[in-house]
Amino acid sequence: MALLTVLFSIGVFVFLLYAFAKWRQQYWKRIGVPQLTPNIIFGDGFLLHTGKTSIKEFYEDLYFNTKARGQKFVGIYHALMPEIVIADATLSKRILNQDFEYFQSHGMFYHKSNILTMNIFSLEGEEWRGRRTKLTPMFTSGKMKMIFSIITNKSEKLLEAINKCGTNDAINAEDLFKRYTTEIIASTAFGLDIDVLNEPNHKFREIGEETLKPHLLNFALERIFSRNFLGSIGYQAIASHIVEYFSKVVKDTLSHREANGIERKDFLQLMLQLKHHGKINENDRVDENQKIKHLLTDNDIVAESFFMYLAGYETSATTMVFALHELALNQEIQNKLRNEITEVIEKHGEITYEAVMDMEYLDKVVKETLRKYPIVPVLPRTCTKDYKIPNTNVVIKKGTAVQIPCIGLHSDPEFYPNPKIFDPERFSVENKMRRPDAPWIPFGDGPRQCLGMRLGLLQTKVGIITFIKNFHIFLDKSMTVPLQPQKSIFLYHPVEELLLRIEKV
Ligand code: HEM
Repeated sequence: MALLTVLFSIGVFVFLLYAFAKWRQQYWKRIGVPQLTPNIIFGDGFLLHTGKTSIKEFYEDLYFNTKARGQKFVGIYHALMPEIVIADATLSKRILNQDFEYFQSHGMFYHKSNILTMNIFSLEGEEWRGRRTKLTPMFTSGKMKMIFSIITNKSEKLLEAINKCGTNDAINAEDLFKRYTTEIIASTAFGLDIDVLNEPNHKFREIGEETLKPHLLNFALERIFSRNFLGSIGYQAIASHIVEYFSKVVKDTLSHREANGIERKDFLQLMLQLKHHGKINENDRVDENQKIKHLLTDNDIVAESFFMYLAGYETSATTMVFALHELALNQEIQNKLRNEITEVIEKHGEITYEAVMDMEYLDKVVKETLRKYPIVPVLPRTCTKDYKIPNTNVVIKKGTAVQIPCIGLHSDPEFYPNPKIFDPERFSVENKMRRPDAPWIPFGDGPRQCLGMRLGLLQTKVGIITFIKNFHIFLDKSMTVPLQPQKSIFLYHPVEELLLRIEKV
């Protein structure tokens, strides 16, 4: 009898759970949003969450299938969690720009008990606005000129490392690029001059790579529970040894500089100014009369240095990988680019900031690379205020996750004919004028647009110049064409590392 009661209770529990899941997975239908046929356990994300498809393919397919049905958006579920995916350029633009006040959040977990999570990307509302206002002056073109010598210094080391590899064997360009960008970010954001280009297993790099590994369980927990609840029960989004390592690195450097009055031309120095004076003025000197109340704390600086590393090293390294892959496949484009690089450097006498800015064809090559391969293939937003989708009766409720598939918009033939073809001339002045509405959003758009775009573009361009100026590059025979996207990660990244054959120019 007791056994029967237990079995009956389990049966009732399972039935209720099933009924709840079914009801929950009808949410979009109930509010008039087209939806798919979700799986009771995984929702619509079965292929994504089981690592059978990449994030790039998942959102690209959603974009094109929705558009093919004549719809502008579709409601999906990750298990029981609803998310709306936008498949329309005009609506995407509105959400990112004009109607930003309804979509101010990236929907990331942050809590003051997890200091590394208190970074600009995750913060919301007034906290985010205040941080963004303070950090924005760190990324002006003037500041890029200030740190340019660090970038060229690292590019010289990159060249030495390529030369060391020699021309007999295939070289792993991806690994070299990751080491190059790690050195740049370590130097500019942490004040650390580490030698990752010669010492690949440096602890800074190992810990950084560990941080970037996706943790699906964390992702699920952060989607299901509120951040205040998770924070209050001591949830740690990032392992404690990672937090300790980065905190120590930054705080040691800060106190060394403060104690010895050391000043250096880097982001850490600019954040020190924000710590003491709350403001960076146009000449990088502190304007004593304009002190503002909320100064950056040491913990804020740790969080921002850490985020610059997360945001800045792999994104740029992967952009260089995609660019060199295309340049190796398209020898005509490669030669044209090399001619431009040689001519412009001759004109300026050496690689200067101004010389890089003068390289118009290089700019087109990088733009086309990021069009075809947006490293962040889908832009996340969370609705922060109920939003009625224009010309419909659909209301997106506060708290709902919204995704803008940049990858779909960038590969849509309506905006970019023959989207699979790599053609830098899409970004010539005339062609841009011919299609003013074509979306190009690899750095996002609107008030939340990537703050480090100038730095990302600069280190990418200098990395490409270093290779193309000095070497003819070819794909190693072992490489698969076209590149296949890696699964089970949040970024668009190729499965295979880029192996190149090189010949000195
Ligand atoms: C090619 C390289 C890069 C790419 C493709 C890239 C892409 C992006 C994207 C797509 C976003 C989200 C934008 C949105 O939601 O609308 C973002 C945000 C951000 N990125 Fe980058 N990024 C790159 C390099 C960098 C670098 C080098 C830094 C700084 C060191 C950086 C700092 C940031 C910051 C601070 C944000 C958050 C902005 C905010 O929420 O207010 N990024 N990036």
